[in-house]
Amino acid sequence: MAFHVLITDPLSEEGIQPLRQAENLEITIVTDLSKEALLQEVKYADALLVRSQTQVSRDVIEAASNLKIIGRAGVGVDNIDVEAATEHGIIVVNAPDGNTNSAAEHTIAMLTALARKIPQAFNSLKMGRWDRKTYIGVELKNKTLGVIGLGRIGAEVAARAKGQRMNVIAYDPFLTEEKAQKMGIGFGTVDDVLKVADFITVHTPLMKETRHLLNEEAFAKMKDGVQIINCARGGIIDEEALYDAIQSGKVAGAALDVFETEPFVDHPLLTLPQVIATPHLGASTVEAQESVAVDVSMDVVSFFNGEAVRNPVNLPSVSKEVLAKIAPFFTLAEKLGAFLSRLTDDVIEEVTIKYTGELANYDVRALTRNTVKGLLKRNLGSHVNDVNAKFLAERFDIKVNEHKTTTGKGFLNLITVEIVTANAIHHVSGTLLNGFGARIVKVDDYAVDVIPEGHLLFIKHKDQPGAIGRVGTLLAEKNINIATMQVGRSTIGGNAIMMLTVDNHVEQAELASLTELVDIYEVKAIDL
Ligand SMILES: NC(=O)C1=CN([C@@H]2O[C@H](COP(=O)(O)OP(=O)(O)OC[C@H]3O[C@@H](n4cnc5c(N)ncnc54)[C@H](O)[C@@H]3O)[C@@H](O)[C@H]2O)C=CC1
Ligand SMILES: O=C(O)C(=O)COP(=O)(O)O
Repeated sequence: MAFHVLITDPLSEEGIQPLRQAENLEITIVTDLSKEALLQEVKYADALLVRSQTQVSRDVIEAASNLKIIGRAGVGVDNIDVEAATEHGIIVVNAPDGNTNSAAEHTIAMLTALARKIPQAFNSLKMGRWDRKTYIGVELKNKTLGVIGLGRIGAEVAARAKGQRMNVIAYDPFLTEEKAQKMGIGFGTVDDVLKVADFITVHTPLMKETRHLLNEEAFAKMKDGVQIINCARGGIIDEEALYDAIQSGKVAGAALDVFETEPFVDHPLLTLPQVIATPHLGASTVEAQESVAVDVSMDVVSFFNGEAVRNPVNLPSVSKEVLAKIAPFFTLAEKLGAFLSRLTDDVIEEVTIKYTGELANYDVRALTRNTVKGLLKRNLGSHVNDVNAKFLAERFDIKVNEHKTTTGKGFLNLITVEIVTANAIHHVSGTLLNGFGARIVKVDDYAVDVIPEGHLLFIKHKDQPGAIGRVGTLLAEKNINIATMQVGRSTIGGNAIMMLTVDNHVEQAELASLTELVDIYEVKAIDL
C-alpha cells in the first residue's frame, strides 16, 4: 500500500528526492490552494508537507482523517496547530537546522542595507535621481546590536555582527553569563537590551509569550534613533506601535522580512521611507531550501518505514545513543500497559511506571508513553499512539507518574507498572532477559515467568488440590490447548494465581464457565 504525501507549498525538487525514491510513497504537489481546496485535498493525505504559507489550522487537521505526519520544511511551526495535531495523534516534524545560515545571512544583509539605506538609494536611482545627500547612513562599527532570542539564528547573527566590529548584547531565557562571556558578547535582561542597543534584532519563535514583545512600552524604553530588524516572525513586533514609533522619530528605521499577516499587497509600514522590507525571504536560498526539504523528506520516509524521526516537534526528541538503550524495551513497555488494562474493568485513576536498574540512567519518557499507549489501547484501539498517549491520559484524568531507581535487586533492568483504581491497586513487572527476550516476572504479589505474547489467561483461585486440574479439564473440553502454565501463591491454602498461555483467544462464554468452577475467583483473558 502506498502512502499519500501532499505538498502544498513550493519545496525544492532536489530536496524531495528521498520521497520520490521511496517505493511506498505517492506524491501530490499543489500550491496556492484556497482554504476550500486545501480542506478537500487533505482528506486523502497520509502526510502533509508545508512551508510557512499553508495554514494548517484545526479544521484542516480535522478534515484530514488519514493524516499521520505533518512536515514543516523550515523552523517556525506557528502556521501549524500543533496542539490539534497532537490531540489527533499526528506527529509534527520540522527542519530546525537547514536554514539557520540563510536566515542569519539575510538578517545581516538587512542590517547593513538598513544602516546604509541601500534599498531607498537604489529606488531613487531607478527613478532617475542621482541623490547623494538624502541617503547618508551610519556605520555599524562600535554600535551595539541587541539580539533578543539567542538560539541557532540569533547566535549566528551575533557572531557575524562581531565581525562587523559591533558590540553585541543579548537576552535569551537560556543564556547564562558564562556562555555570553565565551561568545564574547554582553548579557542582560530584555530591558537592558532595549536600553543600550542602537540596532535591535529579534530571533525568537512566535508564541503567546513573544507576541508583541516589541510593543509601545518596549519602544519607549529604547534609545532615540534605534533601528529595528525582524527576520523572525511577524507578530513579535506590534506593527501599529512600530508605525507610531517611526512616525514620532523614536525609531529611525526598520528592516522587516516578516509581517503579522502574510501575504499582503499593501502595508501601512511600507508607506514609510524609513522601512525596508523583503517578502519573507530569510530561508529563500537554493542551499537552505534543498537542505530543509531533504530533512523533512527523510523524516517522512523514516516515519512510514516505522523508524524514529529526527526532528519531532510534538514528541521529545531522543538522542541516537539513548534510543539504542531504550528501544529494545518499547514493546515490553506497551505490553505491560496492555496487560494491566485487561486485569481490571475499573476506571484507572493513576498509573506509575517505575524503572529500576540501568534503564533509570536514561531519558525514558518514550517508554512511559508506550506504557500509557498500551494501557489506553483496550478502549481506544488505534486512536491512541505515541503522539497523543499523554494527552489522552490527561483528558481521561489519568495521572501519569514516572519513577527511576538505578539500584535494584536481581534484574539488570526492570519496568514495573502500577495502576490505581477506586477499588484496587495492581502491578506488573517485566524485564528483558539477555538472549531470551521479554518476560513478565511479577503480577501483583506473585512471582511468575511468562513471555508477554499471544493469548494469556490470568486466574485467581484458592490454593486447594484440584483447582488446577479443573481448569485443565475444562479447557480441554473446550478444545483450548495450554501452551505454558505458571502457578503462584501467597500462603499455603490462601490466594493463588495461574498464568496460562493458550493457543487461541478465549471467548466470553468460556471465561464464564471457568469462573463458575469451584475455588476459582476471577478469570481474565489477556491477548497481547
Ligand atoms: N525569515 C525567515 O525566513 C525565517 C525565520 N525563522 C524564524 O526564526 C525563529 C528562530 O529560529 P531559530 O534560531 O532556528 O530557533 P531556535 O529555537 O534555535 O531559537 C529560538 C530562541 O528564542 C529563545 N526565546 C524563546 N522565548 C524567548 C523570549 N521570550 N525572549 C527571548 N528569547 C526567547 C529561545 O530560548 C531560543 O534560544 C524561528 O522560530 C522562526 O520563526 C527561521 C528561519 C527562517
Ligand atoms: O523556517 C522558517 O521559520 C521560515 O520562516 C522560513 O519560511 P519559508 O519556509 O521560507 O516559508
